[in-house]
Amino acid sequence: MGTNTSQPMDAQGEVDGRPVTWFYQRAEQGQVGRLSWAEGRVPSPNTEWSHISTDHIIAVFPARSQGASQYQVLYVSDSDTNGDTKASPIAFRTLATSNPPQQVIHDFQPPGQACLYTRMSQPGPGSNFHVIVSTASGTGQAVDVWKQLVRPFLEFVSADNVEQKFEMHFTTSETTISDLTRSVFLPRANAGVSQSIVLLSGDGGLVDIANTLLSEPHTQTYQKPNVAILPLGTGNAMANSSGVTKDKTLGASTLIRGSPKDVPLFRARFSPGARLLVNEAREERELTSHSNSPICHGAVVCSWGLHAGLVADSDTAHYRQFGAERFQMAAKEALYPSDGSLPHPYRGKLSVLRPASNTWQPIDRMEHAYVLATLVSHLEAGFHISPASKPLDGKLRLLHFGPMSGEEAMALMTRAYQDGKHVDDPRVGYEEIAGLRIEFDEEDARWRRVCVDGKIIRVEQGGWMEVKNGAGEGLVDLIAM
Ligand SMILES: Nc1ncnc2c1ncn2[C@@H]1O[C@H](COP(=O)(O)OP(=O)(O)OP(=O)(O)O)[C@@H](O)[C@H]1O
Repeated sequence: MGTNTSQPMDAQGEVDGRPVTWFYQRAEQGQVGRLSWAEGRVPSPNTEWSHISTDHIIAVFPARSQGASQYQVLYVSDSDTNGDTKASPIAFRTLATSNPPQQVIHDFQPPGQACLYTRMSQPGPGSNFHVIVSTASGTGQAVDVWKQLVRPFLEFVSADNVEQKFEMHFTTSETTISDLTRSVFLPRANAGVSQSIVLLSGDGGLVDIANTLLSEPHTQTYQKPNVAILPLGTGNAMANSSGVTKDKTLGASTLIRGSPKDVPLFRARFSPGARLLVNEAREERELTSHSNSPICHGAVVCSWGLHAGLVADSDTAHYRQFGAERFQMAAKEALYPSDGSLPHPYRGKLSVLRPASNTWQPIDRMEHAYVLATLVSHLEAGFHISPASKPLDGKLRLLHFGPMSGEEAMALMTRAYQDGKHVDDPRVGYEEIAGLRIEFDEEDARWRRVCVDGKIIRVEQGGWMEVKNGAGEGLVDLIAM
């Protein structure tokens, strides 16, 4: 316990019925705090203290049907994965306490109206509570995280058998989440049923739900579902940008203590020949069509150039096993082509629609290296792509720069890991926009691939793409703190 033992003790209480002395150090100014306890009432300098770091605490709950001073501390412990990339890095734990420090209760007790507990007990026809385990997201940890963390946690909170309380869904293909949304979530939302979805996946799961909810008209009774995301993908941009990954509980603390917030979306519209690439780009699929244009919606990012290229090239089973490192591996290949040439200059006309303007204004450059519009601040942990973006602020921001050498581009984008310093570089354009239009001028199909939230869409020769912000209002909520 070090110097802390000399500070005043916070309280005396019990752990598992044994008398203990508590000490609570709050998290402050980016420093992790600790809940500590020592056996007995009178700790000495030699007393051994046990600790739970505040970033491992999910919540502090009044114990059911026991005295007013009884609380359960729900927390996670780190697991030894032995290098198994599919193993959960944490496991669910509880600590039965009596009279814990008031400040811990204040900091970690779920708020009355907004918490998971209230959402679970909402009345309504049929089951309205779903858990989706996306088995192929990220490095494939979702199944074990379900077993080690989410299942015991939900069992504890609901005091019920999970299968009876929740509708469980394990993905078996890349269309499982869209199919489920079409057959279950959308009809129920249209029938006015409020639905809570716990999603163990990357950004893709949320985007599949949002796009499918938008694929058919809504009734007047439409009730927007809410989604709590447990970040088990590769980039987890949505979770990293909305505060879900601030602690080490893999989204469990947000699930129980967060409240619903509208997910902002943009809409991308394409020239008629645009197709979605699937199955490691071996197959093409039609996108949803609206007024004869293929469209899709995104909550995270729409890009062309280096970013889209590296997402596309690294979306293979081989690369996926490397987790987020796959982006950097593919980036190296794009920036330093094996034939020794410079990175590809992407040819096309860019125009932007600025907020409160009705006129598209061209960007004065026909060749580009990086063109990226985003609604979020982080594309992956530490990669601070848009430092001006605030959680779920609904502002679309454009970042772009022209061709440069591999070394220069690498040095520039590495500064995104230094708290977003890349945007201070005079070669980088960075501004809030209402829309972005690209008219592609590339012969080779490889350079006409764009990325919308991790999905890759290839536009036909001479084709175009137009992105407009502000498509998500009233559609779906994300649980955030
Ligand atoms: N059992 C499965 N078989 C095939 N595809 C699957 C299966 N389960 C999920 N998928 C697909 O795998 C992809 C996973 O995307 P998701 O965004 O969740 O993770 P990610 O791409 O690793 O992370 P991120 O988008 O955060 O970088 C989705 O396209 C999803 O539809």
